Amino acid sequence: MTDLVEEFDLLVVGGGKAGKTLAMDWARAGNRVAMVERGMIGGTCINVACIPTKALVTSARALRTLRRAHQLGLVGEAPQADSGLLRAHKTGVVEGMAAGNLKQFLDSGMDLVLGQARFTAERTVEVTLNDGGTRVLRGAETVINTGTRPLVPGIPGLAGAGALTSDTLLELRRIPERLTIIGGGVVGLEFAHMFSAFGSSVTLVESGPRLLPREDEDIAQAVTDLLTADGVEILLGSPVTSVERGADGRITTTLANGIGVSGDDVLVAVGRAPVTADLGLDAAGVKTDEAGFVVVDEHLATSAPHTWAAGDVAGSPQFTHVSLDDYRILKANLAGGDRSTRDRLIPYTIFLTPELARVGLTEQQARSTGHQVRVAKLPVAAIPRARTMRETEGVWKAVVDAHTDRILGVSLLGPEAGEVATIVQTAMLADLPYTALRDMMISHPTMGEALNLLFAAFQD
Ligand SMILES: Cc1cc2nc3c(=O)[nH]c(=O)nc-3n(C[C@H](O)[C@H](O)[C@H](O)COP(=O)(O)OP(=O)(O)OC[C@H]3O[C@@H](n4cnc5c(N)ncnc54)[C@H](O)[C@@H]3O)c2cc1C
Ligand SMILES: NC(=O)c1ccc[n+]([C@@H]2O[C@H](COP(=O)([O-])OP(=O)(O)OC[C@H]3O[C@@H](n4cnc5c(N)ncnc54)[C@H](O)[C@@H]3O)[C@@H](O)[C@H]2O)c1
Repeated sequence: MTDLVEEFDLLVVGGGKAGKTLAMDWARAGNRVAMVERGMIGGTCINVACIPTKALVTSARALRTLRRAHQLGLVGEAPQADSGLLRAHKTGVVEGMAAGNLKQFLDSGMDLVLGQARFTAERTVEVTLNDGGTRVLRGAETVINTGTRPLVPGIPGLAGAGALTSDTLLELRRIPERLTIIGGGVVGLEFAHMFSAFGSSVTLVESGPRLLPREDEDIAQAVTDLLTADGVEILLGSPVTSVERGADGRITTTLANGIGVSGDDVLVAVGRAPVTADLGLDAAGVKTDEAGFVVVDEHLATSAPHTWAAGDVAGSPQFTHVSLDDYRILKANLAGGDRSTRDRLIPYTIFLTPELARVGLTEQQARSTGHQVRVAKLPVAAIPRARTMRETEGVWKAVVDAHTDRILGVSLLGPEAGEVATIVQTAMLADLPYTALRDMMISHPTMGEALNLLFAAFQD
């Protein structure tokens, strides 16, 4: 027997950041809303990405601080990382947030449908319910927000060797003695620094000629130096050609240049693939690109009428705050507005210790897009607050338009960099000249205060 089609004002397929926020909004406003989620209440970020990793970064940072306790006038036995306790800490944070999300979903009045969705026609999905059975749902408006998953490339031997992904490493029951990480992107760097603090001997293999190609060379070098000083071995410029687990259980990762790296575990962190393969998008009239990401226009509309996509799956930059901004765009456009994804000022923070935060253009990007620039640089060691914390590693860099005095971008490597970058982002959005931050009275001694120093430290 064919299931009855249930009609909704809004159907959200995949409960990621954009989709769940929109679903709650529309449901609270009295609309009929269905959100289909196959398992992760709250989405990727809360369950297997931002939140668990940042919970563990907190532990890694605490360990690093405690290891230099003597500098801070403290003595006593040094704590060690314990895999069981780390997992309990991480799981506690995740479960607390997922439970909070579930309550909000139910309180909003949405129909939360737990199961795997597959499109069978335009704006129509069949859901294989986790509890058994099926439902067929149709939305007058439909949003696809199914996210991404770790990409596992076809490197010979990789799958057979039991390589870990960011999802599975978070569930590991022991701290690897020797951890090989394939990929020197954001995931690779965050895990490398975290596990080196936990006591793993980490080797990071990156096929590109340097880490962080999106950053200026001097900033990428500062990050490389930071990791190297903390014992992470970094091998650049040669792709992995094969991975093999030996009889002794050790895994050898072989590079094109012949170097072999031996480890107990291998983390593959070479990017993320869209979750679209089993979604039946053809039946929905929704086009995807070669890699499988949903093709959207600047309004986040797909090729099918009244069908939208948001977050990672729509090819948006892969950050939770971008998915949240996609929600804002969808909310406006579904109400008849005309909001676009063009020219968004997108910040991000890479949670190393200390962290690297960026907003706006790098020096290289500013110059290559025709700006005449002035560049200011400040060593973190010159910042009073950093000295009181004895956390003096890092460098701050600002790029300003020489004609307009407007801030084009900052790259901040240092403690609390993510928070300080938000101040700069606010000034950029308000179109303030850099002198506003240079001359503003700021509490002493805070990290933010050093914006006075940074914007007085031009090199020309
Ligand atoms: C290790 C790691 C750390 C990260 N750290 C950060 C960070 O610190 N800050 C940051 O901004 N970003 C971070 N990110 C990126 C961030 O996690 C993603 O950009 C963000 O989660 C994308 O959200 P989304 O809205 O696209 O959807 P997602 O959160 O990916 O949600 C998609 C949902 O759809 C569900 N789904 C998929 N297919 C179906 C289906 N057929 N039927 C039903 N449900 C389905 C999934 O179960 C999932 O819950 C990190 C990523 C990783 C991998
Ligand atoms: N703090 C944060 O906001 C945060 C944290 C983690 C992840 N993320 C998001 O998740 C996304 C995915 O992260 P990611 O690190 O998986 O991908 P990525 O695209 O950032 O980096 C992948 C890296 O792997 C390298 N690589 C590819 N194939 C390789 C091979 N065969 N051998 C060796 N190196 C290879 C690439 O050159 C690249 O440097 C990020 O782009 C980011 O948007 C954000």
